[in-house]
Amino acid sequence: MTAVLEVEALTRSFGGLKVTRGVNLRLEPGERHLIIGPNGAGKTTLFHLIAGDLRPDSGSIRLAGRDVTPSPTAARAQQGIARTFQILTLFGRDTLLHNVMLALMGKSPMRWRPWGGFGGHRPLRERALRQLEAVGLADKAELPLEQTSYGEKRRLEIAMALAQDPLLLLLDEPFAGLSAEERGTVHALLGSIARDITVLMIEHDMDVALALADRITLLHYGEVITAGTRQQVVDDPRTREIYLGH
Ligand SMILES: Nc1ncnc2c1ncn2[C@@H]1O[C@H](COP(=O)(O)OP(=O)(O)OP(=O)(O)O)[C@@H](O)[C@H]1O
Repeated sequence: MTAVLEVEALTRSFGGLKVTRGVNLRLEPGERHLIIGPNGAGKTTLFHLIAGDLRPDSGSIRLAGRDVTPSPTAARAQQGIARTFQILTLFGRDTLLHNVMLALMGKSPMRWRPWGGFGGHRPLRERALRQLEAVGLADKAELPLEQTSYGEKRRLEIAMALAQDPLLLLLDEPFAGLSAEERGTVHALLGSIARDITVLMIEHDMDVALALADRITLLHYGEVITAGTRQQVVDDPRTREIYLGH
């Protein structure tokens, strides 16, 4: 089977600091893969390299069999890589519905016509509503974003990434900053993502993230220390030593 993501011998330095050292990663279709590692391990840098925000010094990245190493971020997004939007870039005064419609437009052939407003975009509106429904926010569709809670914003970010109908969804710490209750909601939401979407997630909160992961990669100083099934990585003494601290 063709892997959805194949990262081979990826390296990246900042000045003299080697932040990504020969990283290999392979995600099968539908896999939920968790990246763990202490602060500064190079997790976010790896995401930037996969999404195209950073260029590797060497190595390659294949998406569904296609080499995307030279492709810029926008081209990779078109080919199926979605990241959760940084909420700060969203439109706070605009409604949740319009924010999702904008995310849908990012991938639709329809051009954004500011003078036309959203009026003529009924199919788009309906698709956006369905995305909001899928993350339990349909009843808040007409609320301005700034009137929603932190947990709701996180769910909106996920809805916007899913709206792009990705092959591969990159989630950078989806549980960060959430209350216990909100973590439960986001956990259920991530658990309900269709298996035709492959998920790569960075997460510090092992308690919530572990249950979602099929496979785990442990990074330390930019290197893959161990990788395998959830059980293999959790049982690996190196994981305890490096990550769990005992
Ligand atoms: N643009 C940059 N310029 C210089 N150094 C950088 C840059 N980006 C990251 N680094 C360094 O690379 C190392 C890895 O950073 P990265 O953010 O990828 O780690 P991380 O595993 O995501 O850490 P955290 O869990 O703290 O978010 C750190 O030492 C960081 O200071």
